[in-house]
Amino acid sequence: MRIDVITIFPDYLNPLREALLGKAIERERISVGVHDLRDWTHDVHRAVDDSPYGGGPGMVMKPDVWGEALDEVCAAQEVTPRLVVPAPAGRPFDQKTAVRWSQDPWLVFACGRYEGIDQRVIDDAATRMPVEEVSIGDYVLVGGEVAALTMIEAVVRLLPGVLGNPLSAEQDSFSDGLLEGPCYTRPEVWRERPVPDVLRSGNHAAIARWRRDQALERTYHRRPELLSALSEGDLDKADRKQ
Ligand SMILES: COC(=O)c1ccnc(N)c1
Repeated sequence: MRIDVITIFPDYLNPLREALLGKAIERERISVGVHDLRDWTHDVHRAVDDSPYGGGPGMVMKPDVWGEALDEVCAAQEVTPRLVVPAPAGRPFDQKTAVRWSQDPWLVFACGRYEGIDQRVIDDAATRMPVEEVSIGDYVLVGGEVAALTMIEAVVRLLPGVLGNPLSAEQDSFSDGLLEGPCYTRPEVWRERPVPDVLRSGNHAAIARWRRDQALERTYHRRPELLSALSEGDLDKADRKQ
């Protein structure tokens, strides 16, 4: 997978070079390009924003600068990129989106700041490639870079050979529509709190049932709406997976 990020703060994307993601780059599971939007400015001030038409607070990112940047970064290759625009007004990003995008050969993230990017940039790009405006939650950030990092990590961890144990991705929260239950490791008793007996019983069927029940209970208390979204068939699938 090829990933490109366009931003006015390239250093914000340095975490991509660390740990799991850094290893994915070293192992050539992904190639990452980070591009400074100001490279496509032509004025002495390297301006990337301007006042909003219609008035209102803040500034809007300029279409001409973004247009040139996307033309160059997304220049036609044998494959077409998916353009992702992190935005508070975007569709919610979730595990299903991460799984879907993990099948893509090329993702380009356009990180906006200020009040956002001139809408015509998105409308123009959509004539040449799939474009998705996506939110990582119901809150506003200063820029799209942190959201891009979040989404890139959620996607890249699903790629073959990135996680040490591929089962991790299959069994983590949301993979079967439920939240993951509690986990434990040594010591057996810590500050007078023992590990649940069932986990030390060696009875794999009982352990699987206990884990599923814990996942159902946690989902019921913390995210009941996820349960109502699950069909009977999904719940049976969750049952079989445990
Ligand atoms: C500037 O971008 C944001 O504020 C943003 C992006 C993605 N998700 C959000 N919840 C906010």
